[in-house]
Amino acid sequence: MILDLEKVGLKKSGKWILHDIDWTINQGEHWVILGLNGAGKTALLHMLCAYYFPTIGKVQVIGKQFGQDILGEQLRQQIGIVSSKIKDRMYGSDSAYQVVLSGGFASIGLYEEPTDEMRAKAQQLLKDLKCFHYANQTFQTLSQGEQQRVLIARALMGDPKLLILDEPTNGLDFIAREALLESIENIAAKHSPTIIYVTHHVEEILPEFNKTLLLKEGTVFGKGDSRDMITSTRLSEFFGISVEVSWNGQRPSIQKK
Ligand SMILES: Nc1ncnc2c1ncn2[C@@H]1O[C@H](COP(=O)(O)OP(=O)(O)OP(=O)(O)O)[C@@H](O)[C@H]1O
Repeated sequence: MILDLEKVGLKKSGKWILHDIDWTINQGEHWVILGLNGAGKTALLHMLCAYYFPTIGKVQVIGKQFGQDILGEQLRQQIGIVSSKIKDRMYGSDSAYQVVLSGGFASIGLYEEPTDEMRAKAQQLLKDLKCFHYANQTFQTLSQGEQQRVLIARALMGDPKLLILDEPTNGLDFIAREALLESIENIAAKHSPTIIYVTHHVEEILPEFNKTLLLKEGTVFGKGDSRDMITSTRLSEFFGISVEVSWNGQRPSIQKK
């Protein structure tokens, strides 16, 4: 089991921002978390990475139970995360290659001498993510789409058991978004971490994301097979407006009725 949350609640500043969350992720599943602004997605991710502790309930991530086993840094080394916060923490003057290598040490910046094996791995990941041709360019000069690719390669350097992609297509144009989604599909096929993909956009649910968690107002509105979650009836109720969902081919699309 990769993740197990039992009756989890989180209170901040006197307010319950997550409540009554039951959620299990098994090996081999890839999940989407779908939720509107303020649904609690970021709070939930912070909890999975042990930045927040649950106020009530039990959280188990990659075999570690919060409060019992060793936590924090050790857990985070097994989780690859790509988010806007991580992006902002990178050193802009580091090259794409250095940024990827730093993932091997789970550090921001490169302070140790990488081994030959790490260099070979970083180069392969740069190729897998189609960023090899700008490997020597500084991070700050890369486009948003290029930066996201580099950050995904960085996250994979530590062979994470869990890869969290928090709204990775934010700020990307349609072409860059589709290209990035194609790379994410390849990761799901070639590398083997469990992926949690957080988004506001139904259209980004790739066929590999076979499971969906619908998060609303800090609690689970629905969870299960994506095909069962992403339907006109369920999402109309979820969003509180009438919507029409169609599954053309392998991916859904949505429009207001
Ligand atoms: N430390 C905190 N103290 C008080 N309230 C908080 C704290 N962190 C988050 N919240 C509140 O909890 C709710 C959920 O916030 P969160 O950032 O998790 O939402 P989100 O689903 O990630 O939204 P978005 O899609 O806009 O990023 C919001 O109403 C937010 O104001």
